[in-house]
Amino acid sequence: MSEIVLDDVHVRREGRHVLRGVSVRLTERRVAVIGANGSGKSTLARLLNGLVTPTSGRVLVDGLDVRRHGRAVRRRVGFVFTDPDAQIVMPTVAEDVAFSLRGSGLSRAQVRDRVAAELARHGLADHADHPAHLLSGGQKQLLALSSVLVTAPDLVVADEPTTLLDLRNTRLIADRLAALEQQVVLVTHDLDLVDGYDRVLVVDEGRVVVDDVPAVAVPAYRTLMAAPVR
Ligand SMILES: Nc1ncnc2c1ncn2[C@@H]1O[C@H](COP(=O)(O)OP(=O)(O)OP(=O)(O)O)[C@@H](O)[C@H]1O
Repeated sequence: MSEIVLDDVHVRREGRHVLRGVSVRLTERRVAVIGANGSGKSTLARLLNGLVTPTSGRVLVDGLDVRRHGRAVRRRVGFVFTDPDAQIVMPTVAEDVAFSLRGSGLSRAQVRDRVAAELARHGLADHADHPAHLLSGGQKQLLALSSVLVTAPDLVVADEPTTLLDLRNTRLIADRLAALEQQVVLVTHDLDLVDGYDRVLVVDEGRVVVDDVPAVAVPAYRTLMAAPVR
């Protein structure tokens, strides 16, 4: 597993304090991040591969400072977005997965084999030459996941990857994430998804206010959400 360290991380965006002194060390295989809309979850997730840089404090992945070693960190950290359309860049399914391997130094044949294996793993082999935009929402998210996994990252960060999906596809993506060998950091509003996770961070107003196993963190989050809005 990777070691992810956030050391007194503050993020300000346009004068707003989005994260306010987050310090955590994450080494568990399955980590979930839950919390209200606008609490700072996506910002926290995006710090892990340098999509967002801290205003102050440090983010380290396996000892590498994300600010200084962005490229090396991005090779280790795959990121799955909420909307797969934002992530799918090439016309066909196979081309999209192959695009992730550009600059990898692999031969054409090696790329073809890796892409085929990845698509087969996710039940997309029959769609290899289909236009990516014709896939269903669930298939698109599987494609986005394939394009991330083909690079063999050590860590997969997924920011609400099921929000746009129906119940069946939500289950499908949740099961795929659960089955990954890799370490996963999952941001979600779907509390069913965090069952079986090793650790759940509850983010509220830019701070980690609960950090515990699901059986403790999820009820604490429900209680927090039931409290009157300040
Ligand atoms: N680039 C930005 N510029 C200005 N404000 C931003 C920016 N990015 C995020 N914010 C603000 O920071 C706060 C936290 O945003 P973030 O997307 O991290 O929340 P979230 O917990 O993921 O929310 P949601 O559950 O709605 O996706 C929000 O109030 C948001 O408006």
